[in-house]
Amino acid sequence: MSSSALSRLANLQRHFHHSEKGGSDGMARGLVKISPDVSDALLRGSAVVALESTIISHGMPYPQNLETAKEVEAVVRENGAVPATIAILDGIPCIGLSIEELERIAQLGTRAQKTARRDIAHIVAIKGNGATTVSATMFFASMVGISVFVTGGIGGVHRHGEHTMDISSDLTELGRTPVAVISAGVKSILDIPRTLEYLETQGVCVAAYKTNVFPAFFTETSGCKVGLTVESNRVCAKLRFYYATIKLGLGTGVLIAVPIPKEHATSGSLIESAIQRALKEARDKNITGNAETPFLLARVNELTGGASLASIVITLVILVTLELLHNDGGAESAS
Ligand SMILES: O=c1[nH]cc([C@@H]2O[C@H](COP(=O)(O)O)[C@@H](O)[C@H]2O)c(=O)[nH]1
Repeated sequence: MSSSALSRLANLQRHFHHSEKGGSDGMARGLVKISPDVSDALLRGSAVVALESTIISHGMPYPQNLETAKEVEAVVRENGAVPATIAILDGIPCIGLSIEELERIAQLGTRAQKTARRDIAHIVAIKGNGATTVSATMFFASMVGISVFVTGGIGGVHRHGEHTMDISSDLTELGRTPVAVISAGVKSILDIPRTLEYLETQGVCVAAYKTNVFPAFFTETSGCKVGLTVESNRVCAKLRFYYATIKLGLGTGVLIAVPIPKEHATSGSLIESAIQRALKEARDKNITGNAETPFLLARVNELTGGASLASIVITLVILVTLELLHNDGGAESAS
């Protein structure tokens, strides 16, 4: 990442921080531990990219999860930004983890509590260990002034959600927290058309990278259209819509989805069949609620070795994010 790109992101972060943070921010900040790296980068106003930890604890087995987490952080660093993996350890929300802390969350695996927004207070109160989902990670990123968050797949409306009301709090978080979430879309374990409808209801602008169709993580397309296409090298491409969201004080996040590259599409289709099988098993075993996503993801990984493809996809999403930031002039208008 060039120094001008870094300073653009820095401008954005400063703007974000000043315009969105109220007087209670200082107080809230005192309740979290920010790693020296992240703290230094935020003070200097340099680029910080938030990363979630549920993907480490519940997304893959140990030690593959640790290796992936380290690789993902390394990709962010190699591109000139500072990674801020977020987790709650012994009741303390940590923004940016040391190698030991990363190792700890990876070893805890599913013994760490999957922590969405509604679980944060409980985990803090019992001094527990929580792996943050997209909603909780967005909450903490926003609290300390980190504006960009990269992840694999976000949660959404579950299949049969029209009966169960099982809708991930990731979607309501996107409607209330002004962070740019960049992901490989939504896995087809979920009801993607309803997920996009629900994001519209929440007022969330959804964009896709170099395409007008929303990707489904393992496959390039979900068949659903999005209203906005971003590209790094076109004038309309840039992240301007996100900066406009911040400047106007809309208060919502934005979602940018990056499709899997063509060369991985075949293995993606194989994984799709495993997803169908895992969905049936979840129904047969009556696995619902917040246990459903981890069950489906673990089962798909077991059936296919999907975890290695997942880590390739996440790395790609990070590279695209940094490329978008690198080529983007829009942040200047946010400063
Ligand atoms: O493809 C994925 N979807 C979802 C998750 C995780 O699951 C959470 C959503 O869970 P739920 O559906 O219970 O809200 C996400 O925020 C994320 O942490 C994931 O790792 N990979």
